[in-house]
Amino acid sequence: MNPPAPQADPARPRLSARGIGHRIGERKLLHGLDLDVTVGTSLAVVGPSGTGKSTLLAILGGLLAPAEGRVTIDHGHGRSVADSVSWVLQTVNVLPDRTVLDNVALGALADGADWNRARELARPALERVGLATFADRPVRALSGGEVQRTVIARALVSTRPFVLADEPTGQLDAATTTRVMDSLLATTATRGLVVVTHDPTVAHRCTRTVRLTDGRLTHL
Ligand SMILES: Nc1ncnc2c1ncn2[C@@H]1O[C@H](COP(=O)(O)OP(=O)(O)OP(=O)(O)O)[C@@H](O)[C@H]1O
Repeated sequence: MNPPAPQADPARPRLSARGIGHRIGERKLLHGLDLDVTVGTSLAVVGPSGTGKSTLLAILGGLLAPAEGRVTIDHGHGRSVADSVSWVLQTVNVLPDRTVLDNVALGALADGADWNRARELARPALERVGLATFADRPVRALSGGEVQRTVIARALVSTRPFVLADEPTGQLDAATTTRVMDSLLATTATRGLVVVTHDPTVAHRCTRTVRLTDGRLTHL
């Protein structure tokens, strides 16, 4: 069971996908999907491998244009969908020769902070994901799970209203998964979170869960 959904607040930013259809080659991947996520809530997207969860996430955050339908943002203070989202992706975009601290600071830099302020904000985020002692290491010297946590910390320092995360705990052990999810869910006080996951313990902690099967969504 997911935790009880909070009362809907019409003034909070909301990311809305309507009638999303998409095909890859001859294969119709997504069939007229509707999906909403509001700041203050978290949404888990589950489903078998290869059903299109990552594709749906990319469409939701404006990385990929859908063949049909549209994604809009309500009460977004004039920001575009793409500018309202920070990403935690499977194909991580890190600067391998820069330090962990600098890679995390990039999240705040992208929001307009200067380097000093961005690094200041990055330190507590690193602590939250258990990487405080790794701050000065180059990212190329990290394990896969440590890189994953670096990318999560970068999303934590961002002030963009939505975090879209693709398998953010895929390379983490159970204790680290709990810690990272604590941090991501804590940000939903002021942000909306969408998590694509194969881990039922992660999905169960989110406000809502949807399952993508055969191109359609079931609300669980
Ligand atoms: N650029 C592409 N070119 C060709 N096929 C693609 C491309 N991107 C995705 N696909 C295919 O589209 C389908 C959906 O991929 P997607 O990554 O969205 O699935 P997923 O549900 O996130 O899978 P997983 O749980 O394994 O990560 C898969 O069969 C994948 O091979």
